Amino acid sequence: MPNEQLRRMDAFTFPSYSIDFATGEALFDYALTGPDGEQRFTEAITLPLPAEPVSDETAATVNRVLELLHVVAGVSYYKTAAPPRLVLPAPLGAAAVELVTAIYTKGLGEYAYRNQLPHVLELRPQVPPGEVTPPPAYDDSGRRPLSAVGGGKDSIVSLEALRRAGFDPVPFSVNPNQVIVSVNQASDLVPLAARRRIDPVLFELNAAGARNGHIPVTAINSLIAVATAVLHGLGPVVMSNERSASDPNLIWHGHEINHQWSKGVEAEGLLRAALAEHAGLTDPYFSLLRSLSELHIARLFAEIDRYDAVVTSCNAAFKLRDASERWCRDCPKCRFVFLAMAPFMTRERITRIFGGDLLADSTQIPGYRELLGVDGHKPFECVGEVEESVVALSLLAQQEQWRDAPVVRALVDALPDTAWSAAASSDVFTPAGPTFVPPAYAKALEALA
Ligand SMILES: CC(=O)N[C@H]1[C@@H](OP(=O)(O)OP(=O)(O)OC[C@H]2O[C@@H](n3ccc(=O)[nH]c3=O)[C@H](O)[C@@H]2O)O[C@H](CO)[C@@H](O)[C@@H]1O[C@H](C)C(=O)N[C@@H](C)C(=O)N[C@@H](CCC(=O)O)C(=O)O
Ligand SMILES: Nc1ncnc2c1ncn2[C@@H]1O[C@H](COP(=O)(O)OP(=O)(O)OP(=O)(O)O)[C@@H](O)[C@H]1O
Repeated sequence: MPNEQLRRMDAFTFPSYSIDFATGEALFDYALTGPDGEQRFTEAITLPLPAEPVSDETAATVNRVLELLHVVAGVSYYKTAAPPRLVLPAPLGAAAVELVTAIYTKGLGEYAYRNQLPHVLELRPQVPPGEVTPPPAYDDSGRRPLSAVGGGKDSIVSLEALRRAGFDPVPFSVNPNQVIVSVNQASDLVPLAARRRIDPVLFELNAAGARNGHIPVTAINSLIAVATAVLHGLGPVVMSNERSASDPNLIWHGHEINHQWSKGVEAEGLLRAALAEHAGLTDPYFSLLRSLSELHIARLFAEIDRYDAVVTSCNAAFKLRDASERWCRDCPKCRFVFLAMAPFMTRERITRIFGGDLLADSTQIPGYRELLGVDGHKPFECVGEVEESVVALSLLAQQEQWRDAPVVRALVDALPDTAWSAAASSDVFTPAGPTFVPPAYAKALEALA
């Protein structure tokens, strides 16, 4: 469908959803409608099946989770056109509507900003009238947690914290690539995996110049994880979303724009409330690392060495097409993670992990100036706060192995005195902020520290 027609689309709808419990395949249908006709999409998500037949009670709860997923996963297709109307398929309770509204506004904040579409930030779904049948009760207390694995340092820290505290976690990933497969192998734990197939029509529309941009992918992965946990009779889904994920990149039209919005604590609370209301799940999902800074997590990661040959946090390794094998060594995330790990590792070890020494390479200086707040705003990437970068730099400047590295020297010279005094009084290693970690799990982090 040509772009001009896409841009005249008036509404985004959710025609149908189904799941086949014999195969685990769920099909989610979407439609853009407008004066020139309709553009349909179908996304397929295949959940791993348990060995035992699925009981009616379990099927009912999985269905409720997938009803939320159907609506949330529509963002990938909505964004090709950004029509003014979002028409939900069925009545939803207040918490679920609040989640959906936030997913399509705050979750698409970076997309709205980059495409200059302020109306997206004000979008309000049309909810069909009617009562929602109360969900079946579901008790998952005392069961093994499902630990989401993204292949990077954060989920490795959670996996090891859970394991060392005796929780016997089950690693879980959506579309595990070779990085995630290698991390799971290094863990020696038996993982579960779900498959997600985006409608190929989306890629055709992208290639033809349709609107595109970032989507709140963590919310989608989280709901797939919750559906998998219920299907397998497991306990809570444990995420590894850090404190700084809640920090916006910038303010636009009076709205916070946050690349990592669906990793933030607001999204976590909304998702939990919607799952409680719509699926009857009381403690389905939380982030174990919520109170920690990225720098703190990097310090914890440095204590674990069994994943050095496989850990990869660079997003370029997770592209659907033309993915890099491991770290690309030339993006904000590679720069930030190198800076965050360097103070806690030998230069030889971190160079081995990354396949190169970023702080020896002067071409990295402009990118590091952004991370340190000297130029521009915090990059639209999963990177820590400016303060964390400054604290990391101040630690490096005190270490013999790093202080003469060309990038460290240039950055030390570039930072104003005010930044150093802020770093000196920083509390980046003090856990802080709201979390949803249940009391029984709070001890897991202590086990690692
Ligand atoms: C790997 C990556 O960073 N991809 C982002 C990139 O996509 P790109 O076009 O370069 O390549 P692909 O990932 O292969 O995607 C091709 C197109 O497919 C569409 N798409 C993909 C996944 C999806 O769930 N929905 C989709 O619609 C999209 O049109 C792609 O162009 O740029 C895109 C546009 O800005 C981003 O949307 C891609 O981001 C992925 C959704 C992704 O998985 N990114 C994570 C690595 C990521 O950014 N994680 C965040 C968490 C933020 C959150 O709020 O959840 C983070 O690490 O900070
Ligand atoms: N493919 C995936 N399947 C399931 N969960 C995922 C997947 N990718 C990321 N996640 C989860 O989403 C959250 C955010 O991902 P993110 O990429 O920030 O984490 P990470 O890979 O563990 O660490 P890092 O920040 O070092 O990359 C984490 O809890 C991670 O486990």
